Amino acid sequence: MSVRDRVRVKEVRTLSDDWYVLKKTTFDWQRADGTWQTQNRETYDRGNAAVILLYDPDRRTVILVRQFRYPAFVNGYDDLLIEAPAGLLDNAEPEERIRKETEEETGYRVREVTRIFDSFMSPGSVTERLTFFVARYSPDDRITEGGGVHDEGEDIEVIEPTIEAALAMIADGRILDAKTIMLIQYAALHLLR
Ligand SMILES: Nc1nc2c(ncn2[C@@H]2O[C@H](COP(=O)(O)OP(=O)(O)O[C@H]3O[C@H](CO)[C@@H](O)[C@H](O)[C@@H]3O)[C@@H](O)[C@H]2O)c(=O)[nH]1
Ligand SMILES: [Mg+2]
Repeated sequence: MSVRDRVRVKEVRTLSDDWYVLKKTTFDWQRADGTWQTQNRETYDRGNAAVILLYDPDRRTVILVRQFRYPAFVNGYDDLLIEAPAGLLDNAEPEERIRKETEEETGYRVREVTRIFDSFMSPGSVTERLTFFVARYSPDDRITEGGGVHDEGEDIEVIEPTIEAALAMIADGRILDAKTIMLIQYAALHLLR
């Protein structure tokens, strides 16, 4: 049986439709014991996204970005957030988007990429499905300074820690973005052992 047979959507209300879309949905869910139960759930839809870890096997380094994230700040985080370069798909294909986004944010031209997995990052309320990539890079691949798109408010700094330094930054709390932690751990397990 597909899950579709256990959900009956009764009402969808748009609560906010400004930059992204927040909806409130009332549906009936058929529980494991066969009974139906009415539930309400809010969903925040900002589309899907892609993220990448560039790694240099010769120097054992990775490329990360630092930027101001208001949602983290308003939740008490008083520093720039360290992340792997990422961007929303805007209905494009994940590989096409991550190439463009990485060049914009970091200045590195992306070579051949490997898609490693997808993940829902906050499935209780956010619809976003994130596609993860890794790719090798070398210092010669840097073609601009990067920094993001000024007119969109992006003000992005590029850092290049070794894998050991990046793992230490997770351990001591300097890196606390989920997608970034997943990618650094993947690199430590599979790419830069
Ligand atoms: N005006 C305005 N601009 C916004 C708003 N929200 C986001 N933006 C702008 O929209 C752009 C989105 O940038 P992307 O690089 O495409 O996306 P991202 O925010 O980096 O997304 C990545 O990080 C998120 C947070 O970790 C992830 O959720 C997402 O999956 C992805 O990895 C940025 O220029 C950002 O400033 C808003 O409410 N108003
Ligand atoms: Mg981004």
